[in-house]
Order: sequence, then C-alpha cells, then structure tokens
Amino acid sequence: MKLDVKILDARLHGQLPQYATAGSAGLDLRAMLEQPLALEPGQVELIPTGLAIHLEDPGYAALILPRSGLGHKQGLVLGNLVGLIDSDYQGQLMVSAWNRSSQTVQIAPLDRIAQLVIVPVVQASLNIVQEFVASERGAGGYGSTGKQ
Ligand SMILES: O=c1ccn([C@H]2C[C@H](O)[C@@H](COP(=O)(O)OP(=O)(O)OP(=O)(O)O)O2)c(=O)[nH]1
Ligand SMILES: [Mg+2]
Repeated sequence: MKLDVKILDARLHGQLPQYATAGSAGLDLRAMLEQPLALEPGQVELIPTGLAIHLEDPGYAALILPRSGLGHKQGLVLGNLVGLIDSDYQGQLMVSAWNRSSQTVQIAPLDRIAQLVIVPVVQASLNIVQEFVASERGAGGYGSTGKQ
C-alpha cells in the first residue's frame, strides 16, 4: 500500500523509516531527541518520532510495538504496551518509552527505539441479541481446555 507520510524533523531526510529486509513487518521509528536521554529504571517518557502518517482508510490501523532486542535485552518497552494509531490520526507519531528494567537505558538522538506495523482492521456494527448461537466453547476460558 501507499502511505502518506509527513516528515516533521529535518534530521529524518535521508534517514526515512524503512523495512530492514524484504520480509520485515515493521518500519523502525527513531527517537528524535534534542539530546541523549538516560531513562532510569521505571521511568517513562513520550518521545517524538518526527513523523506523521495518515492511513485514511478505516480498514487499516498502525501499531507501535517494541523492538525485540531492546525490549528483551535492555527492558526498553512501551508505557502503553502497544500504541494504536487510528486511521484518521494526523499528528506526530509518539513513542511512550518505558524502561521496565532495573538498569538505566541510554537513548541517543535518532536511535531506532520502536517499530510501526500496519494492520487491517474490521469495524463492527453491533447487533444486540439476547442469546448467542451455541458454540463448542460457550463461556469456557482461562485454561478451560487444559494444558495438554
Ligand atoms: O503510542 C501511541 C499511541 C497513540 N498515539 C496517537 C495516535 C492515536 O490515533 C492517538 C490516540 O490514541 P488512543 O486512541 O490509543 O488514545 P486515547 O487515550 O483513546 O486518546 P483519544 O481520546 O484521542 O482517542 O494518539 C501515538 O502517537 N502513539
Ligand atoms: Mg482513543
């Protein structure tokens, strides 16, 4: 698909987000900081990405997700766990960077700190009923099918 993108920070010219490999699902997002940031254990900061997107089609959304290496090894994840970008949002993409570890995480300007994945979305129209058509599972959940 073609995606309308605004570059809000001139440092991104020549450093546009890209899919790292032909099969990559995510576009890496950079921390457009003015100076290095030492994120202390437990600290959360909203970091600008210098980018705005307009998906336009309500059949799409974008998700901001952690990068696995940073999230698993350094504990740099997202304060909102997952960022959901609506198809009609036109503001700057922001990353809620949360250091869930017990060590300080250093973030330098332009570091790739998260990734953006575009996903299809279905908007439901709600059909109010008194009873559901019976299913095999019914209301069973929370491990009701066992471990093996
Ligand atoms: O990590 C994020 C999450 C959201 N957003 C932007 C895009 C999204 O479309 C908008 C609103 O997000 P959301 O609907 O999740 O937040 P809300 O608290 O429900 O705010 P609103 O009342 O504006 O919908 O904020 C980001 O830039 N980064
Ligand atoms: Mg909302």
